[in-house]
Amino acid sequence: MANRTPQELAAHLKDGLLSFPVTAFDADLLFDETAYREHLAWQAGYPVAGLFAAGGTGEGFSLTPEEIATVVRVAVEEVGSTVPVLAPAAGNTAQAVRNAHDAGTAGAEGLLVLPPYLTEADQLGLEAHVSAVCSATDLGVIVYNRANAIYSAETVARLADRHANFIGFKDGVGSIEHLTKVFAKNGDRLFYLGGLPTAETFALPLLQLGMSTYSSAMYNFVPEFALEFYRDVRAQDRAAVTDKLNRFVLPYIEIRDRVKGYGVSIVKGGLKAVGRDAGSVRPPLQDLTAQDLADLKALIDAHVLQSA
Ligand SMILES: O=C([O-])C(=O)C[C@H](O)[C@@H](O)C(=O)[O-]
Repeated sequence: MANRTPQELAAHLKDGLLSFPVTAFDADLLFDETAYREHLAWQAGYPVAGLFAAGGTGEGFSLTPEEIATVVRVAVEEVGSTVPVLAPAAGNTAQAVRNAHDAGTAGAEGLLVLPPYLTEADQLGLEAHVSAVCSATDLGVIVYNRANAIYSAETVARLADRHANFIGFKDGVGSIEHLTKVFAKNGDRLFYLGGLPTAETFALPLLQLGMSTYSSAMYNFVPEFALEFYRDVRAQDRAAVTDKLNRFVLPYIEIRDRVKGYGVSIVKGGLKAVGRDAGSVRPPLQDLTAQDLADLKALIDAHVLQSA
């Protein structure tokens, strides 16, 4: 636990698939620690490079700061000795700093700074926000470029100059021009990870832009398939990647796009479909309808489990 320096953590994370586990809830939508521990133990049984607790797929945005602290602590206890656990730094600056302190206390190895809520934000404000988190911790810090938190190449460079523990840039926007600028300016000073919804969809082209890894939400329920996909991407095996896109990923995103917020709900649906129920999603998300779940199960049964 927390035995890697930020630089060692970056070197470790950049060459393996990254897991973003769901947070298990019981029938009252309360944190289900037993189910969560079981899920994490299963996830950590495969060779993933890092496990990001209470991230986007982990519904970090629907957890209280106390719940985030608990979820991260449980993740470190359960799997921290085999895989580095990273925690979210979410919400307003004070809350993100508090998350950072809690993560350090729990023994997490790194932080993912999620976009602040609601308000628009520009470069100086975003820089101050991330600086506050970096200054509050010795852990390695990754920013998530998405929604209202769009970091220019120059902002990223200033943060990298000022904070040795700023180690990574995660992208959830997919602007080729922006990514090219960020990579051209910052190069190997950082590592880069893809974080667009269903990141597999973009993994091969983004590799060329310097994104050597990505957050796999589908790893939650089809880990072998997700790892095989990652190996194909890193081998730049276009035929194998295209086959898997056609067989599973593209039909999967057709179901995902039926309802807003399904990007997370479909992952909990996938767990139900493979017999590893982690409960429902919290509002403002909604669960898959019975029909959508049946379609997902049929897709998994036909194209993933049989070929695994
Ligand atoms: O915080 C998160 O869960 C994400 O980064 C989003 C997903 O993991 C996304 O990359 C995906 O859906 O594969």
